[in-house]
Amino acid sequence: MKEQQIINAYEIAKERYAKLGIDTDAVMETLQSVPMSMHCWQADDVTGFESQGSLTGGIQATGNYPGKARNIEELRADILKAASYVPGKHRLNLHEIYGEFGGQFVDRDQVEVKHFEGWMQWSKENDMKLDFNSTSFSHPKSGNLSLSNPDKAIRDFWIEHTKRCRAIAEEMGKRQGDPCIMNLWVHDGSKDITVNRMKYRALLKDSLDQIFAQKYDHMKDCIESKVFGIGLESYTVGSNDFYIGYGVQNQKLITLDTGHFHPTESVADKVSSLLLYVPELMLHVSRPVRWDSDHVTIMNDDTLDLCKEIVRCNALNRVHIGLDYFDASINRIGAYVIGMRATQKCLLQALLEPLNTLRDYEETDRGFQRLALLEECKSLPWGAVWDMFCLKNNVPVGEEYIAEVEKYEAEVTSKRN
Ligand SMILES: C[C@H](O)[C@H](O)[C@@H](O)C(=O)CO
Ligand SMILES: [Mn+2]
Repeated sequence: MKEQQIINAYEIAKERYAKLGIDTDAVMETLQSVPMSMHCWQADDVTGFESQGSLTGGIQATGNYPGKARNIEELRADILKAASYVPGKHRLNLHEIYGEFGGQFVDRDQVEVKHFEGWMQWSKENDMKLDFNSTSFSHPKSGNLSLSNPDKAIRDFWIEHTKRCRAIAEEMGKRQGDPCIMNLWVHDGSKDITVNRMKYRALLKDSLDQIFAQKYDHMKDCIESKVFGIGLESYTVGSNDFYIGYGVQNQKLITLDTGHFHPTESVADKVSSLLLYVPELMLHVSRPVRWDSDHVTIMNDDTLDLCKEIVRCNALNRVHIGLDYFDASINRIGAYVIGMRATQKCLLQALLEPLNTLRDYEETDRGFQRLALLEECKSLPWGAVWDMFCLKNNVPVGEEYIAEVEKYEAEVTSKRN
């Protein structure tokens, strides 16, 4: 698209939105200030660099598209390439298994800050702040239970791992001058009926108490629930109720993964309730197709509703937006770009909503007018604002990134085997 065409279309959109009391320049500025935490695990199907074991813990990356990143250099290159097609400045969300272990097997209860020195350096060089995750899956001691395991040796192993991950996150936060958000998700559960639900939950609670006993100033803990995992269908120790209770009692951040609830449940509706009781939220924006399938995020009603709720709650400063999907069936760099841009498009539409007018209609009981304006908003020229935002950020406008991703595939990823 020609630059002048984008500018012309933007000017028309700007005028149209101004009639509704919306300042599109100010909206673009706000969008510019919202970082997303880009998950490192889309580039290599959640493999990491620890060992060549298979992916366990009730999650699965399906597909065998050629070109997955095979080492840290390739992963970093792919992440930077994908990020270069997304407007704005973003963060990188690392899992512990992506440490630099120098060709040695470093067990999870031995991991140290030094294994992430390279990432911290990289983060500084590329101006991409880090978030972090402990990793309970894909390990010989993962089994069905980690932090809730009645076997003391196994539970202690995972407690030590998670404590060390918090220390690493603290160091990341300190060095980058901005808190590192550390997510804790464990797969713990049971394939079949358990008659000991309370026992495992009590063990998980005790493990968390031990892990969080150490207070830090440069990292924030968030805890992620789930309905079920593959092979662990009957019971999940860290359920939604469990973590909400724990989070409220201990003022921890709650992670809402959009794939981790019953399919008809609205994740967007959880934002306002939780923000009344916990300090902040972390999001794992995903696309569950019938189950927690981790399809690439798109601009669908679920993502739009979620972003609108963040804006309507005036909570952009209390909700951290991360992505969490891993599709191995399509170009992985393209998958990053689609999901990240889709999330930003949803945020943009949320920011462009004429909220004052809508709220005025609601307060004066004008239900028809509220519904009519909500409907009309759907066809307002937000796309012209999006194109302008991309142009201003010097990233491909519209579908132009398809050819760019294809070029990188032809020159780089297709040469991997
Ligand atoms: C790899 C991630 O930690 C993982 O996807 C987790 O966040 C999750 O959502 C598990 O279903
Ligand atoms: Mn998740």
